[in-house]
Amino acid sequence: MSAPELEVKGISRVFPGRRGSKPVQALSPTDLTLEKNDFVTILGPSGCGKSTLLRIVAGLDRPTTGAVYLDGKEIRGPGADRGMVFQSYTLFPWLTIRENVGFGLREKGMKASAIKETVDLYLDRVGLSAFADHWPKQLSGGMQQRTAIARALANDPKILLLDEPFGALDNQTRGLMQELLLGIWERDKKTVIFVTHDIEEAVFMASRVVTMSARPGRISSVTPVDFAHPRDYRLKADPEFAKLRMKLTEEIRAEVIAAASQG
Ligand SMILES: Nc1ncnc2c1ncn2[C@@H]1O[C@H](COP(=O)(O)OP(=O)(O)OP(=O)(O)O)[C@@H](O)[C@H]1O
Repeated sequence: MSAPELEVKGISRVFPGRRGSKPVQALSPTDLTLEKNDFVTILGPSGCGKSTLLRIVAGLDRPTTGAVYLDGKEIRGPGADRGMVFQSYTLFPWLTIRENVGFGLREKGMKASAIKETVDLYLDRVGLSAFADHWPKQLSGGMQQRTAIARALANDPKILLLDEPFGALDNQTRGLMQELLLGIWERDKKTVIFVTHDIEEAVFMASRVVTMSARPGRISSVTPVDFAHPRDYRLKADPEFAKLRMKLTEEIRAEVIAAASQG
């Protein structure tokens, strides 16, 4: 077995209480290991610490205990080796689509000709070559998220971290976006952590689905998803797919009920 690419070791997070209120334990000590090219989706009830976990891996937050290692090196802050895509559209409104995708490359000091080549490649991957010179506000939500994915991939991160990236999209667009991202992963490979509330999406995309318990969250199960690649929307009608979806629905349902009873 190859060495793990990402190791989450015993990380927990307690947020201090504000104005006399009690501190919030957002995450119980949590371990997670990802091999190179793993595609892990994370499911769990609202408030169980999924975003907190992802933000710590991204280096946007620090754990109260434990540490995260990328290729054996402790993560202490954000870095170009991790690309992040959020649910809300985070493009720079004053930059064109091309400039948004090339932003990180310019920051790195890459030559203009190399930036153009890389940006053209990723705009093509996400089907937005014809919109390179548009402004973000001229694009639909789905197109803006495709730009955000291209921007994250253009930096060639070791790990792609996605926090409910398709959560604000309508169902049809969401399904197409799932296939688009999975197609890119099948072709280029990448290590991915993808947080979602959508059980079908979690099963469709993943090599492994991780579920988290109600707050304070911890990992409650890891389910391998062995359906062959390339996958397309027809997989969602497969009886084995339905079985896995039902198993996870029952698990998450129990956690949501537990979370609701905590108030
Ligand atoms: N900066 C913060 N200060 C105080 N509490 C916080 C902070 N960030 C998150 N929390 C709390 O920590 C818990 C976990 O939050 P987190 O956003 O990680 O959950 P989540 O599983 O991603 O939720 P959702 O699915 O609703 O997005 C929540 O109770 C939240 O209110």
